Amino acid sequence: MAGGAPILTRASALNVSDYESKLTWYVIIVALIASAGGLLFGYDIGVTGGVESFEEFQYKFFPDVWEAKHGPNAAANSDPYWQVAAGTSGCCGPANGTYNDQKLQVFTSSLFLAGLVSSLFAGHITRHFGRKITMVVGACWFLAGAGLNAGAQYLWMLVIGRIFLGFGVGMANQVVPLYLSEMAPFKYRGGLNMLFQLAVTIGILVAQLINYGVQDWAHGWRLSLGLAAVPAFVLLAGGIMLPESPNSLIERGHLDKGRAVLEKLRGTTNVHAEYGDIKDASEVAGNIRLRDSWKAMFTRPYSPMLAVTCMIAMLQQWTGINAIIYVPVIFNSLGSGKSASLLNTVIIGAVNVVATFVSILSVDKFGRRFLFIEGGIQMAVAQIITGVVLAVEFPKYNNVLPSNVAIGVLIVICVFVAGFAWSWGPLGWLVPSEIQTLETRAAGMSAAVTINFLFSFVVGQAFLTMLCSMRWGVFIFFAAWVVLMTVFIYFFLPETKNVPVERIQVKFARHWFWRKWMGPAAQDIINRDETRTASRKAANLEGAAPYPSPPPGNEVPPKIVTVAVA
Ligand SMILES: OC[C@H]1O[C@](O)(CO)[C@@H](O)[C@@H]1O
Repeated sequence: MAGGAPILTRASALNVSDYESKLTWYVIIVALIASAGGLLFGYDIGVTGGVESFEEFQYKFFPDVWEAKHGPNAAANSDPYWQVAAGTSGCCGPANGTYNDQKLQVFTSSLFLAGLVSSLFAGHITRHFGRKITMVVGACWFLAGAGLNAGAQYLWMLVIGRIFLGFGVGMANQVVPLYLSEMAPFKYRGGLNMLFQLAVTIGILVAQLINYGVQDWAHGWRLSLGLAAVPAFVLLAGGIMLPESPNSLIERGHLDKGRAVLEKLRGTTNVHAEYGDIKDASEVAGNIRLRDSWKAMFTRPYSPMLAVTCMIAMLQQWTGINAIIYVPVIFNSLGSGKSASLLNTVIIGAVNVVATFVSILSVDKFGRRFLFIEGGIQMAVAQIITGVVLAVEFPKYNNVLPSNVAIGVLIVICVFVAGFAWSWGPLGWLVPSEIQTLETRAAGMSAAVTINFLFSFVVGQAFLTMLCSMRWGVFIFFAAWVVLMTVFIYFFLPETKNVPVERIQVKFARHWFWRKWMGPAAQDIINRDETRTASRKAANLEGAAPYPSPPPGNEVPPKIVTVAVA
C-alpha cells in the first residue's frame, strides 16, 4: 500500500490486522478469576437437586414430600417414568398430588425468579458504575444467601436465602460473560469467555460430588449449602482486585485509565486501533442515555442483535439439557443405590466439563456457527436414539433395562451432553455477550440472563408433566427443538469469530437478512465503519497514532455525536 491511497473493499472494512492481539498472562489470570462467577451458578445448580433429596432436609422442611416417599402411597409407584418424576420432586403418578408440593416448588424456583429480576437491575449498575461493582454486589448477595441457607431453621429462611442467591447469580451471570468478552483480545475472545461456562460445569460437578459425600452425615445439607460461599469469596476478591474493563472506563470518560488498562491487557503500547474503536463506540454510546439503551435495543440498528440474543438465551434451555442431564431415567436400570448415582453423576459431569474444554480450544479456530451446527446435529441424533430405545426396550423388559442396553443409552446420553457442552452451553453466554454494541451491551446481557432463567424455570416446571404424559416422546420433542434451533443458527447467525466486539454490528449490517431488517441504518453503519477504517489507515500511512492518549490528568468525557436511534 506504500505510496498509495488506502483501497477499501467490503471485506477490508472488517480487516483488523491493525489490532495487536497477543494473549498475555495478565489477561489469562484476570479471566480465570472473573470466571469464578460461573462457579456460583454451577454450584447452585448442582447442589440444589441433591439436597432436596436428602432425608433429613426433606423431613425438616418438606414433611409432605417425605411422607409421600415413605408413607402408605410410596409402594404404589412402579412406572419408571413416574419414578423419575418422583425422584426429582415430581408431579404425577398414582400417588398424584403428594409430590406436587408447592413449598418445594417455591424453594426451587425462587432462585430463578429472583435472578431474572436482579439481572435487569444489574444492567443499570454495569453500565452506569462499571463491571467490577456489579461483581462485588453480586458476590455479597450470594454470600448472604449461602449463610442464610446453611444456617436455616425454618422454611422461610431457606426461601429468603435462595432469593439472595438468585440476586447474586443474576448479577454474576449478567456481568461476567460481558466482562470476559471485553477483556479478551478478539482472536481469543471465544475461548476466554467460555471459561465462564467451564466454571459452571465444574461448579455442578463439585457440588454433586460434595452432596454425594455428605448425604448421610448429620446436617450434611448445611455443609453442602454453606460451601457455596467459597466461590462467592473468590468473586468478591476478584471484583475488588481486578481492573475495570477498558470499554467501561472509556465509556465513562476515563480515557487515559482505559487506555492504560488496554495496554496492560494486550502487553503492548500499540493499542491505537482497538482504543480508537472503543472510543468511537463510546461516542455513539454517549448519545444514548442509560434508560434509553433498552429503548434503543428495539430500534432498527440494534434489534437484530437483540433478536439473536433472546433466541439463543431461550433456545439454550429448549435443548432440554436440564431435563436430561439431571434425571436418571436410565440409571435406575443400571442398579439402584449410591454407586449407580455416583457413576451417573461423575460420568455425565466429567463429560460436561471435558467437552466444554474442547470448545474453549476450538471456538476461535472453527468459529461459533460450526460448533452450533455440529453440536445441534449431534444432540438431535442422540435424543432420537434415546427416545426410540426407551420406547422399544422398556416395555420389552418390564420397565427395567438390561444392563447392556442401559450402558448403551448412557453412552448416547454422554454424546448428547458432549454436543451441548461444546455448543449451546458455552455459546449461549458467549454470543449474547459479544454481539451487542457498547451502548446496549449491559442491557442486552440483562435480557439474555432474564430469558435464560425464565426458560430454565419454565422447562424445569414443564418437564415433569411432559415426562409423565409424553414418556419417551419427550426426547423426540426436544430433538425437534434442537433441529429448529440449528436451522435458525444456519440462517440467522453471522460468524463473529475474529471480529472485535465493537465492530460486530457491521457484520449484522452486511448479513443477507438483518441488512434488510435494519433498513437504511445498515448502510449508515457500513459507511461509518468504512470512513473510520479509511481515516485510520490514512493516519497510519502518515506515521501518526490516530488516537493519541490524552495528557495525564486531562481526562474528558467522550464527545457526544448525534446518531438516530429511532
Ligand atoms: O452444563 C449444563 C448447565 O449449563 C446451563 O445451560 C447454563 O449454561 C445450565 O442451565 C445447565 O444446568
